[in-house]
Amino acid sequence: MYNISVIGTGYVGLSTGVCLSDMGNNVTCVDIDEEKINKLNNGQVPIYEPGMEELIEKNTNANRLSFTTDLKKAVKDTEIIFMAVGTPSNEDGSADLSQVREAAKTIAEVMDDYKIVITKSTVPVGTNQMIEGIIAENTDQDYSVVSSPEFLREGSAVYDTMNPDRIVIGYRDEKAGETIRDLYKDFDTDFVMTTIESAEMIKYASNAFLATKISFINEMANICERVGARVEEVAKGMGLDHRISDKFLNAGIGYGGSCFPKDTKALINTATEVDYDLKTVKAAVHVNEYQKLTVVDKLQGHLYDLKNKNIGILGLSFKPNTDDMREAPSLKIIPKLLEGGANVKAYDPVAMENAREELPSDVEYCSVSKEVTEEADAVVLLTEWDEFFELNWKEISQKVNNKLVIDGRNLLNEDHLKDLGFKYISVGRGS
Ligand SMILES: NC(=O)C1=CN([C@@H]2O[C@H](COP(=O)(O)OP(=O)(O)OC[C@H]3O[C@@H](n4cnc5c(N)ncnc54)[C@H](O)[C@@H]3O)[C@@H](O)[C@H]2O)C=CC1
Ligand SMILES: O=C(O)[C@H]1O[C@H](OP(=O)(O)OP(=O)(O)OC[C@H]2O[C@@H](n3ccc(=O)[nH]c3=O)[C@H](O)[C@@H]2O)[C@H](O)[C@@H](O)[C@@H]1O
Repeated sequence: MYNISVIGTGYVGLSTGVCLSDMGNNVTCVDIDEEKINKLNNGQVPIYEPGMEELIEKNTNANRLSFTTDLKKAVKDTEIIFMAVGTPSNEDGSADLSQVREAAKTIAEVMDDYKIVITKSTVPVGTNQMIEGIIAENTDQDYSVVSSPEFLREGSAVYDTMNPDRIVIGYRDEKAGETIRDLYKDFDTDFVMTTIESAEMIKYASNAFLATKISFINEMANICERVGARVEEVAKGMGLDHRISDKFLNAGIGYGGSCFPKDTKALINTATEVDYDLKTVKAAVHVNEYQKLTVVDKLQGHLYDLKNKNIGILGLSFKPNTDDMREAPSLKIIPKLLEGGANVKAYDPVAMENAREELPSDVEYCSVSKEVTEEADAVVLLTEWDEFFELNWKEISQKVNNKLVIDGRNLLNEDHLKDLGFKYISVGRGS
């Protein structure tokens, strides 16, 4: 059992803190955002993550988990300090490390003893060395810096934290590396004990590879549409080869979220800094931007003119089971529809509140999903929430103006919709 503090209570910090407390450690989670901490202290979870609320309740009741804005109090008496602050993109695509620098300085200023500072934030190679420097400048205490990047996915953050495919531990100080290895001793998974620089690089290489895999299958889908093949069958046939694997081969309208877009750009930036032209990842980013707008092209192809057309949008978040709108394809697609003169009605089970802050004010939000389909000239599915599969499409078919469905995620039952007389357009299914 360890005494731990976690700096930053976003998706990663909160999941890390909550899961480490559930493993029996004493954990204090810290954030500079008072509203977040107040919510957490009142048992509310500031993000939508299945299973999180129950674990917070269980572990706060067991007095193993607490939340505070007082970093000094949190760091005192803890031997391990996790850093899980944000690393968003700068204008030029490089990683904005201001939160990391600030957190490292504050940690150093309040250190009262030897500490292990472990970086969970996704940071470019060289950042942990920079953290070591910042801490050295601001304290006389001994410390070790460890890099342990995070691989959880939003929407399954608790499950992924508890069941990681691997735990990467980058260290210089052997004892600190072993302590973090011991912290995770109950995990039945592979451990990668490596250098700090390799650990930093593993995270970017993994995200860039996954993003490239998605862009690759999306391009195969675009070809399939033109040559009369079906992308899911192609993906299945490819995926049976263990070297390829069937994971992350779902064609659609491109990747979004807080990480693939920013981490691919940050890796391209790192490469540029060392005079290397990272062609594969650049191509993946380029294809992804194109892929989002294929929905608009398909709509225009079938409606000819978007002006005064009623478009019903199902799903706004960048993927299901999250309210996260960061880099969601809907943020690119909906403004294009509005620019074309369309009337847009939208529904998402959990992301509408966040969407309102990001989308133009002329989007009309509906309280139930079937409402977006009423008098629609086209229904467009952007996020594959289960509840859209379960919609009563027979009833919907009687209320739409025009039986056209564009399924950007290949979620719906093609045969059923076609039997009901819909023109059903999906991704990568040529005829
Ligand atoms: N969201 C995800 O699924 C994953 C994110 N990551 C990486 O983890 C890092 C964190 O990501 P998220 O949790 O999504 O970020 P987030 O933006 O949701 O949360 C970061 C939190 O840190 C807090 N913070 C900033 N400076 C602080 C300071 N000086 N002291 C205390 N709190 C401070 C902010 O108020 C915010 O609540 C990023 O580097 C990201 O790339 C890695 C794997 C998965
Ligand atoms: O660094 C991060 O933040 C995280 O980024 C992703 O996690 P996340 O962004 O939460 O979500 P994913 O499930 O990976 O989906 C990302 C995007 O790719 C899209 N996607 C995913 C898979 C697929 O086959 N096709 C596809 O279009 C999704 O719709 C979504 O927009 C990675 O999967 C995590 O391992 C990583 O820790």
